[in-house]
Amino acid sequence: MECNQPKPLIILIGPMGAGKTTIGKLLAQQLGFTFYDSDQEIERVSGASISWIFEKEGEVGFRQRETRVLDKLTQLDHIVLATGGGAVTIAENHHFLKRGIIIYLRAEVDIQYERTCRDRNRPLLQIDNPKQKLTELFCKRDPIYQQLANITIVTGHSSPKKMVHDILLQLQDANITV
Ligand SMILES: Nc1ncnc2c1ncn2[C@@H]1O[C@H](COP(=O)(O)OP(=O)(O)OP(=O)(O)O)[C@@H](O)[C@H]1O
Ligand SMILES: O=C(O)C1=C[C@@H](O)[C@@H](O)[C@H](O)C1
Ligand SMILES: [Mg+2]
Repeated sequence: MECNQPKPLIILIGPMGAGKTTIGKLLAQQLGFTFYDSDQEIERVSGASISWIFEKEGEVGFRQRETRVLDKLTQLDHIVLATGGGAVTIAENHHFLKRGIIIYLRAEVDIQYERTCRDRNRPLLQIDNPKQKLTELFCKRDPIYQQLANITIVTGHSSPKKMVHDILLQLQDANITV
């Protein structure tokens, strides 16, 4: 018998500052799932910060570490997994992400900028014009996020709590049971 029911694994994708970590924690709490963040897991298993990895190994080294972590974490269930903003740029990762229900947290560049401009822990934004970089990344990645997502939630000025509520409603509307 074929089973179309996806396993209880929720995967959040979207750009830096979309709120994947913030919303992911709340959503996991609400569902009684365990929360994971691929960026935090990379730091934990490497024993090094993302900035350090980028500095020593470049983005290529970071992406290799990210792929290994995504393969491992997407084999779990009853978890909410917040992924790094660039996880979708590696084709091999798509196969891993599709093990779960993919939710795209979509945010306009101005909102991304507002939420990231004070942090120093996003190496790709440690440049003279981070807003231009966010725009470039959005143009390249938005079509990929959209293509992979089972549902898309726009994150504007709604509170994290309201966003979690909207996610649960949209899952229900799409007949996706978790
Ligand atoms: N809905 C929201 N309303 C207000 N502030 C928010 C919202 N979502 C996130 N934030 C704030 O924006 C900042 C960035 O959010 P967060 O770290 O969750 O984004 P992210 O998608 O995980 O980014 P990254 O890909 O860089 O890890 C945090 O300071 C967080 O408190
Ligand atoms: O958008 C990106 O490519 C990144 C986003 C962050 O979550 C980290 O994964 C890292 O800083 C790279
Ligand atoms: Mg995050």
